[in-house]
Amino acid sequence: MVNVGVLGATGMVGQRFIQLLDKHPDFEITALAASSRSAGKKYEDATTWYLDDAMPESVKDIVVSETDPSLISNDVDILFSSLPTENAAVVEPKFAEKFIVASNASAMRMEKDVPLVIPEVNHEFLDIIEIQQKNRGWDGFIVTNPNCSTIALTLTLKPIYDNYDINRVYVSTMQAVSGAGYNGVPSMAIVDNLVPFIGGEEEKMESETLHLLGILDGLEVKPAQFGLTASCHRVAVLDGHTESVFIELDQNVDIDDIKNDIANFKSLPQELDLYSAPKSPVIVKEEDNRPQPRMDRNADGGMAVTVGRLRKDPVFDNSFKYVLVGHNTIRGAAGASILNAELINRTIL
Ligand SMILES: NC(=O)C1=CN([C@@H]2O[C@H](COP(=O)(O)OP(=O)(O)OC[C@H]3O[C@@H](n4cnc5c(N)ncnc54)[C@H](OP(=O)(O)O)[C@@H]3O)[C@@H](O)[C@H]2O)C=CC1
Ligand SMILES: N[C@@H](CC(=O)OP(=O)(O)O)C(=O)O
Repeated sequence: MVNVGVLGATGMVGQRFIQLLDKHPDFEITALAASSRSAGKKYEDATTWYLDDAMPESVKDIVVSETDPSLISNDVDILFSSLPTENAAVVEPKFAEKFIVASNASAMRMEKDVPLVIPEVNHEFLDIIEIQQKNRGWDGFIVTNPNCSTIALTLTLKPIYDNYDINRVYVSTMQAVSGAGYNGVPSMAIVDNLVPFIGGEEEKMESETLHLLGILDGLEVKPAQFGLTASCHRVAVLDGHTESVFIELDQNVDIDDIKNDIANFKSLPQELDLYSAPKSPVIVKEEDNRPQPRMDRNADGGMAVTVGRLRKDPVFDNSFKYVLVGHNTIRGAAGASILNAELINRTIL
């Protein structure tokens, strides 16, 4: 077993880490850290548990520490980070001096020597670790996963991008409240309402997606070259981000070919049969009323993205559109970091 810890363990994503790591065949939680508000308390006393499944017995008595590397035992190998971005920027590099940090925070994602990875899309970016350790003189390293909306979108774009020339992509999101954390959106702001702004989200979707679909030139990422514009909105859904996607290709499209490309998409995590890998990263639904967050967010344990309403655009040439749903705190956050760590554990450690 590999000993692992969670930084930001009491938060919304931290709780998902704990839920998904409970009974993991290769990883065992031995350390939990959060802010000074929680430090020194047993995890069950420090945490307002939000998930439907009960808090795992195995973590209840672990005493939460502050996010200081000297407080974490040297026999921990991997630290999953779900710290707020501003804390992650300061703390994650300190942990990476001696630990592997699988981070879900955005702080380090676009650093040149930090791999931003979705295992099904760009597992080869893990080669960047070598240059990170050399540049920074660290014994450990940091690997990051993308923003939650970006992960779901990019998993659906990858099989299209691999087979056709994309001219442009428009995406409009309807994002769950859990994406903003437990105290993120007041109920008075969201019940009976929609908020048409999520700070930084559009920029992250626009830059991270092209980066992920880019190529490694030496050890430098050259982003994909097509136009992508996003409009992001918060809706009164607890978990599960929905996205409406419009794509124009450089050529005429046979919508059935595209459907087959998406539905048959598989990659390294499926070949290696990694524990958290979904059988198919993207599930295609035929029903007119799918996907829906309540019905589709938990597809394959929340690790598969569901696409529906895939249809040719009747107005614009060479164009088609679809709707997707992905679980924002599983595939879009904790599950994504865990899959990265499983790939590292299998291929690097
Ligand atoms: N929610 C989502 O869908 C997604 C979230 N993310 C990212 O994951 C990270 C966590 O998000 P989320 O779980 O929603 O946030 P929460 O606010 O629910 O949790 C934040 C966690 O960080 C801890 N923390 C807060 N301040 C400090 C500090 N100064 N020092 C140390 N620890 C601190 C909190 O501890 P305490 O309880 O003690 O205050 C808590 O454990 C963020 O970077 C977010 O952007 C990424 C993708 C999706
Ligand atoms: N901003 C996302 C969640 C998030 O925290 O994203 P990021 O990991 O890029 O900071 C949402 O509100 O749904």
